[in-house]
Amino acid sequence: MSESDRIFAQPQTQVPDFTFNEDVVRVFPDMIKRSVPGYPTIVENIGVLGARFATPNSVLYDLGCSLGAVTQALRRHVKSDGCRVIGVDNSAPMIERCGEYLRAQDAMHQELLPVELIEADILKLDLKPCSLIALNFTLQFIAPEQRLELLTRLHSALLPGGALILSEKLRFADEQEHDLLTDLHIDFKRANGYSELEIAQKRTAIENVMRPDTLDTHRERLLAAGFSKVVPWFQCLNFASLIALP
Ligand SMILES: C[S@@+](CC[C@H](N)C(=O)[O-])C[C@H]1O[C@@H](n2cnc3c(N)ncnc32)[C@H](O)[C@@H]1O
Ligand SMILES: O=C(O)C(=O)C[C@]1(C(=O)O)C=C[C@@H](O)C=C1
Repeated sequence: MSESDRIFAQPQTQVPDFTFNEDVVRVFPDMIKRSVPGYPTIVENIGVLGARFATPNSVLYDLGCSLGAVTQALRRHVKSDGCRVIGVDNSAPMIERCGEYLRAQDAMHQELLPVELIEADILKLDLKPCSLIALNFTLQFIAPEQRLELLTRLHSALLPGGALILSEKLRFADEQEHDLLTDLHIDFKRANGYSELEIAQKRTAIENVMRPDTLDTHRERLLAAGFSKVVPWFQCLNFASLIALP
């Protein structure tokens, strides 16, 4: 169903800001797998983490669900009675294609959790009490000045015993560490077949719309939002995932 990512393969006179439009949707599974080291491991294990934190009869949120990779993992792994997954994204083409992928999943598996998709801005979403919230590479696209307020609202919606899973590209305060991990990430992209031009144009496209924070900034902001504990559970190069407990 998905094509290979050639979006930045041709030279562009002016590289526009990156958006999750139809062109990106068509190649997204290939793009994210070749761009984010550890992505398949993170997605599969969010399903495993979900199974631990989900409480019976609760909602599990996948915020910025894109094509529903995390939603699918949660539907397969979580066995608690009465749970359902709500996937939310503000890109209409993402939500439309996500629905097609989920119907294909329904046709292949039995006993999956029920799922609902909502096309909405997560900053304006009316949140139900929930036992799991996944923000898998979504917070980095939210304006930095809106991140604390969003996380504070997410914390308020979480039920006791639940968790927020936050995956992000990281920046590093130490310049040498930052440069080494950035270079290794570029090596990862080269090893996955991206050309120097593709890598450079993608960097230009995302630099104004995707703003990574340091691990310390994430930790401090999560604690300021009300979370009691922040546990990093995965890092590959400059990409990491954290468990935040309410
Ligand atoms: C890198 S993708 C997330 C990948 C996805 N979670 C996965 O695991 O495959 C970021 C997604 O967040 C969505 N997004 C960005 N800002 C948003 C907002 N304010 N409200 C809802 N969705 C948003 C984008 O449309 C995009 O689909
Ligand atoms: O940092 C980069 O160079 C990326 O390509 C990362 C990233 C992400 O982390 O979401 C950016 C946009 C696409 O959604 C896929 C990957």
